[in-house]
Amino acid sequence: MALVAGIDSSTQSCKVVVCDAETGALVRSGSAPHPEGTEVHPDAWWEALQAAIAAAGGLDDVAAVAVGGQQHGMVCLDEAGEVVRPALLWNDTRSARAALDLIDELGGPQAWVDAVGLVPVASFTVTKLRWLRDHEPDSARRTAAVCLPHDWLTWKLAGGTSLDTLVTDRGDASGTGYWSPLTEDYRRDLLELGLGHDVVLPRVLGPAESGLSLPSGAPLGAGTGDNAAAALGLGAVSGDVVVSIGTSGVACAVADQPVGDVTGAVAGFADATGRYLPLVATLNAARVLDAAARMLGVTHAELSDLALAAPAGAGGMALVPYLEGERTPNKPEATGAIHGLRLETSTPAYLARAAVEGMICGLADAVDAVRALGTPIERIILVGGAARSAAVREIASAVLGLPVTVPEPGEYVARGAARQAAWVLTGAAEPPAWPLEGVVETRVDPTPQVRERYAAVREMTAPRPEPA
Ligand SMILES: Nc1ncnc2c1ncn2[C@@H]1O[C@H](COP(=O)(O)OP(=O)(O)O)[C@@H](O)[C@H]1O
Ligand SMILES: O=C(CO)[C@@H](O)[C@H](O)COP(=O)(O)O
Repeated sequence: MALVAGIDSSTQSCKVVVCDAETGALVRSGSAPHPEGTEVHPDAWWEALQAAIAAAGGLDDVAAVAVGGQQHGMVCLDEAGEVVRPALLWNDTRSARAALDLIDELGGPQAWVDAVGLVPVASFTVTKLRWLRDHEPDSARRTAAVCLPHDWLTWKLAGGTSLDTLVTDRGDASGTGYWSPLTEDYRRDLLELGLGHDVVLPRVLGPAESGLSLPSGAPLGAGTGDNAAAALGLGAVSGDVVVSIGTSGVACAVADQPVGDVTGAVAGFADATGRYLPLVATLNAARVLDAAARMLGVTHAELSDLALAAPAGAGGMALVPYLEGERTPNKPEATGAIHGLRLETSTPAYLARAAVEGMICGLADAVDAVRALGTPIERIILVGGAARSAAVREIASAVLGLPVTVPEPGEYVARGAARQAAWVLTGAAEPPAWPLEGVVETRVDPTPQVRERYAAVREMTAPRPEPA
């Protein structure tokens, strides 16, 4: 039995799965945490990867490996291949001003959609490069190559020698803001608009191509961004919308044609199979529930029980979840809010219900934005850490008004990377068929009143206070 390994270097942790290359059956796995913060030195990802590989029993017996990772993070390397400064992550909002400048300079949102299929917001790499140019010109000048978290880890696994050997894939490249899913090529003019000068960029490999290998000789796949990897790991097809509730909240769908959304809500990314992945991402997802559990002094399991003990609509209490500012809608300076507090509903159960409903309402807006582009939605596939919560599964079905399909709890980004590695081994036109196990459907009565209440209050939030 040939084994393949898939890696998910995500915001909060690094996960490694080792699977049977033919069937996708999970053989063993391991994980290790990442540090907190929206600015992280890539060495911390490398250390966590080593620990996760060890916890997964090593990679000596695997025939191929691929790396999935959090998208958009800015990794700058100097001529010698050393990291210039800690990476700015996808959820770092300091480049919000830079995003507005870039939109203006190219001629507005439509010009960006026509060029690269997205409208810049603080998450995208090109805006972080502009921030670097404006705020740390020495670091910008020293930058000789720019890559993404998964590109850097792939390169390090291969020994990390010459900058010319950096590789990436079209899925993650499409989240930079300087690679076009329309022409399948870099827009170096946009890279230069951001950073101020041209640099080495990773070579973009095809979905089943390998450009590098482990010292053992096992080929490394191109890897991809975590959302493209999740879609591959789930075997998502047309009609499926994948909703991921991890650090980010994501709604995305596999599409045969590239999409463009001039409102900027939907990013027209590429996927990991040669197709496209229209995607909406929010900054406030599983951590809203972490915060609610912390405020109530309960575990996630207790938070779920509490939320399910209160009635739908939480007695009119509505939580706006913009705890970290927000990316979609684009409100980097917003804060969260709780509306409709009353004496009789001021209980842990009502607050827990409002937290889950508010977080899901933010994602329901994301699903609506994907739907508004004409994407068919036949089922919702729910994944990410918070899909482990029964309250999340039930309330997602109620608020979205759709049945929610949840595969057995697992690491679907890492599984997608492993499936890509298996695809590298076969070299076939399509990836190997890996059946999904333990799929459970949750279907509860729709609660449209919850979204109506949320829509009435979601604009009412206070700005972030000035730093003291
Ligand atoms: N049972 C649960 N209920 C709600 N949230 C959970 C549960 N288990 C894990 N989480 C949350 O899921 C998040 C991690 O999810 P994950 O998809 O691994 O995130 P990421 O990929 O962004 O690192 C954490 O914020 C964690 O607290
Ligand atoms: O920015 C995006 C997508 O555009 C995020 O989805 C990141 O890719 C991080 O994902 P998680 O670590 O939350 O899975």
